[in-house]
Amino acid sequence: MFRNDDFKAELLALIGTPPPLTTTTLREVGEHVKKQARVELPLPPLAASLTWNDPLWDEVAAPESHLLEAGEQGLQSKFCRLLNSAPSSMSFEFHDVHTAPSVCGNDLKPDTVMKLRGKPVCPLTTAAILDLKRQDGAYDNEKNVGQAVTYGRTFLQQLPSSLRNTVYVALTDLQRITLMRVSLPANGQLEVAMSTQLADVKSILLQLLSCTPASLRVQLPDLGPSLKITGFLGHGATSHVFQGTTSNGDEVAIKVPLARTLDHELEMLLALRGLIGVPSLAFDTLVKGAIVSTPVLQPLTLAAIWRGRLHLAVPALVSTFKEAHNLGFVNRDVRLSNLMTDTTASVLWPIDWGSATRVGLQQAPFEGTVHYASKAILEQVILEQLLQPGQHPSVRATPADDLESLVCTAFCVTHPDMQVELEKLPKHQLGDIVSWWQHTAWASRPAWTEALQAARDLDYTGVGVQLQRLLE
Ligand SMILES: Nc1ncnc2c1ncn2[C@@H]1O[C@H](COP(=O)(O)OP(=O)(O)OP(=O)(O)O)[C@@H](O)[C@H]1O
Repeated sequence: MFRNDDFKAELLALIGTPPPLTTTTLREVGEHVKKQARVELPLPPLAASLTWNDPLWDEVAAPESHLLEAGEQGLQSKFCRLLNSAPSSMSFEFHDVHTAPSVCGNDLKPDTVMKLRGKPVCPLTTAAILDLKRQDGAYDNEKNVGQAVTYGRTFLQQLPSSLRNTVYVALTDLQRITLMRVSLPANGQLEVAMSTQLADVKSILLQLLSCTPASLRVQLPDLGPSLKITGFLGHGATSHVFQGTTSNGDEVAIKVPLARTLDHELEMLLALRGLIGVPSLAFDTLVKGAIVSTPVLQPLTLAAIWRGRLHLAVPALVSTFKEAHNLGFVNRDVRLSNLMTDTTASVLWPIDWGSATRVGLQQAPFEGTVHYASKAILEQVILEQLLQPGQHPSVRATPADDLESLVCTAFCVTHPDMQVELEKLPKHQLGDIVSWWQHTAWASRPAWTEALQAARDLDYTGVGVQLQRLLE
């Protein structure tokens, strides 16, 4: 339990502060990238019919021009004017983002993006990032290259690599342009391919505009006319979750499946409809295969718990599980990434009911995440694997297993370093996971073992009271 308020304030400040990006860091990144050989980046050939006739191009691209970046006579405002005469027949358009939310997180703000025509500016609709630099001959120096690569990396970190792992970033003073293809594959190893300085900026921009959304993997799922996607919320093993609006203007979360249908999860949400903390369906059917629900939620972090005094919401959360159990369902996948909070931060929401099953079902295939599974479930899986090697293990899940996973989840949210340690344990080493909980997490923590025991005894009130105190 954290009693010292100064300590808490200090930690909150730390949690909220990202590591500073300095000019030195950017220069180092740029130096590293500029040491690599320059490459030719494939762009579609320039169609003769595609034109961007504007006398302003001759003015800004003239070798004798020495424009600064900002100001009324600067590059940025001239480029904004040029965008008015850009071709409008392509799938993409350039968009000045000085007044739009950034596509590179909260701290970085590039000048211009190339995004899907007519769609809102967000990472999902963005195919390329363009930064304009003053005409002093150094537009692609080490610092500027480092900055551009950092834009690309921060941009990609917001999207799962299954959705997008590449973005074009360009630096230009409108006399020359340097293109970079920044990739962040699933292994997390950043790759940057950089072109030489290319003359004829207008043609290169037209070539970029001629790319197809499919070739740049900028595609939003087709959800029909009743839904508009406005952002990306997160992803699980089997879905991408988008933020969107309905035709009534309601903000919704849209869960689009990747490899399985969401019929079962929809059925569960219909069965649990009306329980506090269970997402409400905006439509009672799947919309082009997707579940559309409200509200749009926030990740559950220690900072969110402390700021929102969310320990007070724990008894209601335990009641949500109790009522679901009384209706005959066990969740089977209680873990940190499946618990969220709302913007008013007064309710805790178990979001994912896709693994839920009927209480008392004798044997059901094991679902959920081994790291947060109860000891009883893990022991059943270990035994099944011994008896029937190579088969998908079947287990009998009970309401007490949900409560134990909830205690494990609460432990991890209050001990982020230990959560990292736990999730590093290989998924197939079930014995190691059982032993980690027993010897590392629960040992010498009597208040936590009390909560654990209450969970195993299916003592809902005891779990609620104990976890409320432990999260305070
Ligand atoms: N209502 C919501 N509001 C905001 N973000 C959400 C919402 N629902 C889901 N998310 C985000 O999407 C992520 C994946 O959601 P969810 O757990 O439902 O997907 P999943 O594919 O079933 O996951 P897994 O199969 O790995 O259990 C969540 O961790 C969260 O970041």
